[in-house]
Amino acid sequence: VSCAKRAKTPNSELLFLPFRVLLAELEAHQDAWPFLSPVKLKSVPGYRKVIKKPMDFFTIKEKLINNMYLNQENFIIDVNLVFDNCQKFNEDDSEIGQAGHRMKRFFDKRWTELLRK
Ligand SMILES: Cc1ncccc1N[C@@H](C)c1ccc2c(c1)OCCO2
Repeated sequence: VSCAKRAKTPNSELLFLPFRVLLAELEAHQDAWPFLSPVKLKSVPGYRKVIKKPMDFFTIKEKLINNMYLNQENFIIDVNLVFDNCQKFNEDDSEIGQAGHRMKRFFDKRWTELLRK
């Protein structure tokens, strides 16, 4: 007897729609370039040692698509991890450091707008 394939609960799709929209905006941002894909640990000396939990927008999108975020908190934690790692490894006045600060300001603004609605 084949059991009916459990349809993905629509509300979970709906619930996470704002995150997908917000993530798409982050990826489209002109300052997103350092954060679009995982840092290649072999090509950035010291990164593996200094940054305990690497994170990037592509990985977050994968987790979102695979329903690995059970609540809003875990999504926010990963997005903030991208920016915290950036501030930890890069000087504030470096190209990447500046991009990280601008991206964080953009995210914080959009996130509060999303929540306030
Ligand atoms: C976010 C981040 N923090 C610290 C180091 C790197 C990165 N990003 C990688 C993708 C990256 C960004 C820019 C690069 C690069 C790699 O390697 C070659 C030169 O330019």
